[in-house]
Amino acid sequence: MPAFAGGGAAEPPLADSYHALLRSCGGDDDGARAAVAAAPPVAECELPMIDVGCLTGGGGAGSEAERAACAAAIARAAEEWGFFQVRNHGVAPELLDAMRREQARLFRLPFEAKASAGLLGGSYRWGTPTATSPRQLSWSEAFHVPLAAVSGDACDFGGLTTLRDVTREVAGAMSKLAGTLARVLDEALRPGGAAGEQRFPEGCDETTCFLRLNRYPPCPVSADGAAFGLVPHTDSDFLTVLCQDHVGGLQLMKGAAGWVAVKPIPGALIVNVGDLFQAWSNNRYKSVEHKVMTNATTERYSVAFFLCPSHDSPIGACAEPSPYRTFTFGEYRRKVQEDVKRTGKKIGLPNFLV
Ligand SMILES: O=C(O)CCC(=O)C(=O)O
Ligand SMILES: [Fe+2]
Repeated sequence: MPAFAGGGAAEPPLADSYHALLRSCGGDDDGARAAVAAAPPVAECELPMIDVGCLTGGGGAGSEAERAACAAAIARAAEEWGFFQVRNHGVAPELLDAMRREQARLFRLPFEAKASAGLLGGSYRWGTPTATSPRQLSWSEAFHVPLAAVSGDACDFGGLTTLRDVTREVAGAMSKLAGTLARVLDEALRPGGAAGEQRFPEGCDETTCFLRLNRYPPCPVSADGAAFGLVPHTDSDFLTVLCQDHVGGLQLMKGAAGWVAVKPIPGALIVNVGDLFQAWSNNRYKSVEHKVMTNATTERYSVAFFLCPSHDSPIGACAEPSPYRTFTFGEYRRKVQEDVKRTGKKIGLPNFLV
């Protein structure tokens, strides 16, 4: 029995808190709402689908030639799309189903319980406290959980013991997958793609990464296009592994084609390159902007695993000269938070150009 069973309403007060903001179309942000609404209907795309069984052992150990072809497909997708999907990824479908169920139970806890300091390391977030215009507002709630917190015995799971076990297992399995893919992507950057001494992902381990449990409530103003589920952004990590449910809503920026919607494929996981890998690869791999659109009727869930190094890890480059100066992950995150607070928008890598 969860410690917070019974009691108040579960929904975060998005509608009440952002009522005025959603109706504001004037002021210094004229047309902001129209800017979200005016987005034309987008085409649905199928991301490159890569069977990674030969790397994860999910399809039996592949031959050397199979592994090389798989690695080449991964590197190509990271260059051309910044996004791809994987199957035979080694994260059991039953585990992902269990995660979805546990996530639904977690988000059904009363709002006060979710927002309490202790739950999941105090990692609950909702809406966008810094938003000054509709286009800066994310109509969603999330637990952005540092893995260091979930692995410790002191972590409060609100009495949801299955959630604890499932979260740890998902984090472990996604971490293994992310590590495998990151090493493959790094090897492809070496002259001739030669395997060698492991140098990546340096400084990333089970305690430095994050798991983000996302929920997108139905949005009553969705038909007006007045709010995003998650505002356009790039991820501030090396690599993200994402499991989305069947509802859909994720869109990514596909060069000149503009925004394209990612079709949910049952059982597949989505992988995307983050800012740190774009820096490490000297811009060869692309950290691509993505966003989540709201819908008026159906809640949506997703889980994202962020492959991150420790705060004091220097993010260098695979080869010199690099377009970026060396910075630490801590410095990068601080700058992102500062920019969002000051301007409502993340600037990201351009801050670190030499
Ligand atoms: O929910 C999704 O599909 C995307 C989530 C995402 O981009 C994030 O958490 O950074
Ligand atoms: Fe993201």
